[in-house]
This record gives sequence, C-alpha cells and structure tokens, in this order.
Amino acid sequence: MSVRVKICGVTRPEDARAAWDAGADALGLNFYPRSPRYVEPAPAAALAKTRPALGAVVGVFVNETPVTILARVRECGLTAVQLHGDEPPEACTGYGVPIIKALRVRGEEDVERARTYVGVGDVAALLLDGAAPGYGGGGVTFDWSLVARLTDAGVSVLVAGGLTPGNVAEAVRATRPYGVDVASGVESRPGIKDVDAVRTFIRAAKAL
Ligand SMILES: O=C(O)c1ccccc1N[C@@H]1O[C@H](COP(=O)(O)O)[C@@H](O)[C@H]1O
Repeated sequence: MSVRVKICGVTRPEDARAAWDAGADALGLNFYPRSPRYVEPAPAAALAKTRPALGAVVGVFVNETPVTILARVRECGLTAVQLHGDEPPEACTGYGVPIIKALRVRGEEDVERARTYVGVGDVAALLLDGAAPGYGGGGVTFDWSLVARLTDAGVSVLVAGGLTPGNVAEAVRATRPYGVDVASGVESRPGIKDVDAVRTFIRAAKAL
C-alpha cells in the first residue's frame, strides 16, 4: 500500500477540496492559537465537512486542556487528535478518537522517548518532526535514519518536518513510514496552500 499523506494547517475550503481531490488521506486543522495556521472552531467545522467518506480530519493541539480538545473533537467532527506539545504519555487518552503523538527529534534520545508512548492509552501513531524553534510547522528535517530505531516497536510512524515536493520521495524511500505529513512545504505563505505543490507532493509521496 502506498504511504498515507496528511496535509496539515489547511485554513481555506478551496485548499481543503483541492487536497482531497489530489489524493490526500488526511487534513490537519491547527488549534494552536500561536500558529499562523490556527483556525477558529466554526470555520474548522466547515473545513471538516469537506471530508470524503474515507478521509480523516486531524485536530492539531499543543499543550491544550482536555476540556478544549474534547470540545473541538465534538463540534468539528475530528476523526483523530494530534498532540504536538509536551503532553506526557498519561495525557494520551480520553477523546474517543485515535491519538497521534508528535515528538520533535534532535537525536537518538528523542526516539527513545518516543518509545515510551507506544501502546499507551489511545496512541495509534507517532509523528516524528524536526526540531525547529517553537512547536511545529517549522520546516526543519531530522536525521531520517533514526526512524529505523522504531521498526521493532510495532507502531505506525508518520514522518514530518521540512518535507517538500522535492524531498518527500527520498523521505519515504529512506524511512518506509506509515505516512508523511506536511505543513509549510506546500504553501505560498503560512496557512495558504499552493495547490500545485500539494498535488506534486502527494504524487511524489505515493509514487513508491
Ligand atoms: O503548522 C504549524 O504551525 C504547527 C504549529 C504547532 C504544532 C504543529 C504544527 N504543525 C505540524 O508541524 C509539523 C511539521 O511542519 P512542516 O511541514 O515542517 O512545516 C507537521 O507535522 C504539522 O502537523
């Protein structure tokens, strides 16, 4: 099966529809207020309604309260939650949907830390991101050879961080992940997707 692709930080319905049409498996809606890709709940619910029958809509949160996360899951019809902050393993449960736990990778120790989330609560996948300043969306890659350290852990891995139409095929070849995720690498400016780049990214990711 080809790799799954998540297009993250969509803010406009036309970008959402273009991403689905291009073959995206999931869209990410960003609920971190400090992100340039932040969406308010009402427009987020409208974006989520563009979801095709088999598509996933993932809410991205950074150190958010459980009450707020649960509210967004319900009012926006999220099908998964991505915890992209400093959430400990015990925080990875309780939303009634699968959880993607994101970790920023600087070196081996971060991959070892990622292992502490395997099989915990509702964690269904780990997302490995580069370690840009801030919490995410920084366009920074990490050492993809480190992904192999999770091969025996029996967990689905999403590779993210600094992916672009130009390097995603190499990332997939190098890591053989469950999926890839991109925010800044397919934009004309933060929050505004470049539809041609989205199409090229998805084609390149799924070509292998
Ligand atoms: O995109 C953001 O602004 C963002 C903010 C806070 C947490 C996560 C965020 N996005 C996630 O960051 C990674 C990598 O993004 P990029 O492709 O390097 O720009 C991606 O997984 C997004 O889901």
